[in-house]
Amino acid sequence: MLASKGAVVSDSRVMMRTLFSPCNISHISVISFGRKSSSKAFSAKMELSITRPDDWHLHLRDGDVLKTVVSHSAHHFGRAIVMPNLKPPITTTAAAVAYREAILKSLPANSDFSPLMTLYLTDTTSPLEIKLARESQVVFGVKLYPAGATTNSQDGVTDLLGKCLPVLQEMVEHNMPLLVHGEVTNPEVDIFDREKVFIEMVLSPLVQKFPRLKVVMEHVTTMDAVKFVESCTEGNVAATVTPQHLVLNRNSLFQGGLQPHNYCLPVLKREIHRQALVSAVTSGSKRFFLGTDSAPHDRRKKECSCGCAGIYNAPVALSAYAKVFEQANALDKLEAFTSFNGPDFYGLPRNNSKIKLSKTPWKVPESFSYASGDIVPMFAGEMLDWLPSPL
Ligand SMILES: NC(=O)N[C@@H](CC(=O)O)C(=O)O
Ligand SMILES: [Zn+2]
Ligand SMILES: [Zn+2]
Repeated sequence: MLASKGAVVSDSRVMMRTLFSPCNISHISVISFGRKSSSKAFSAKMELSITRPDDWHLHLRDGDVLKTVVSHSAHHFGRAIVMPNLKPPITTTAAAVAYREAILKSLPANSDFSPLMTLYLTDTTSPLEIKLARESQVVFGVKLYPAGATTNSQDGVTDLLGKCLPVLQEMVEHNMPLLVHGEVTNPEVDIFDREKVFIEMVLSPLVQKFPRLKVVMEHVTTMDAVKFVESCTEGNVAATVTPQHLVLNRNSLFQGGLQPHNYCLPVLKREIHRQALVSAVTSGSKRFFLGTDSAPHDRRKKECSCGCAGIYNAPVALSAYAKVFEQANALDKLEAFTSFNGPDFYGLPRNNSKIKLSKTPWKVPESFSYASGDIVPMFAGEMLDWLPSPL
């Protein structure tokens, strides 16, 4: 199952308490509880019904791949915070409105998926743009990419605390969250330490200078980030956590040969960091919520001599999260992480509809084709055992 391509989470443990004590599941209703026998031991079949989740960090791209990737997200999620790192980046409200229209046009028929747009912060973003963004009612955050930190970040910020103070002040006034790719770009800093150093050099001073600014530290990967977020005021600073950083550690980049489809930024870390992330999300803390960072790149841009960073996980994300919570004996905390903490932080209503997660084995496709290429998803070709479907 999740273990076959370097996943640390193993499938071997059976969570008896969760499976046989449905009362432990507080906000998840167990809607069916069948049993099927196997040759060695019987296993229980379980179905959970949870409020439809949202994805608070998603790359949908544009062009001919958009239709394929948005359909996967729309199948599972009610809303998604859509990242602005296109070429050229979405730096204005007008561009965000146009991008939103393109996403809506690409949705499958009858989908009520709602894209929540973001602006790409640059050294020259004006405070007026923040006012326009807030008034538009389609922009829900402003994304900080330190220049050079990740995919399409070359137009990002070179000196946040030197160049962006007026814009940050305007964001405080409009209660506009700052969404952060939290890594320094100094080439002298070891790539595995870039998040930790970013917290010390940028995030900590930022939060001290703007205590009322809402900040989401995106895709946290270290115990240092967990500690930082937990030390800040609840409701002001929160973090998203990806499936890959909960399931994989840095060994999986090299297991049996170089594994380009496990390469993302911030890069996977040591096992102790993965464990800290699992503890954080399964603790029930409101400061952590679902953000897949699903980041599709064409296979040719992953399987080459200078491959792009990004893991395409939209089709498997909910299965992976469910597995992590199951193995931590914390399925009762899953729904808050997937469906409550995010909207509560953003001040948005929780979704009304529900989805079902059934413990049914399913095989992840080897790849997804679109008009001009194909994308290899996380866990390609592997069997997973939590299957999401609309209810
Ligand atoms: N996470 C990644 O490795 N890549 C993302 C950018 C990002 O979220 O940093 C992408 O857009 O491809
Ligand atoms: Zn990022
Ligand atoms: Zn991202």
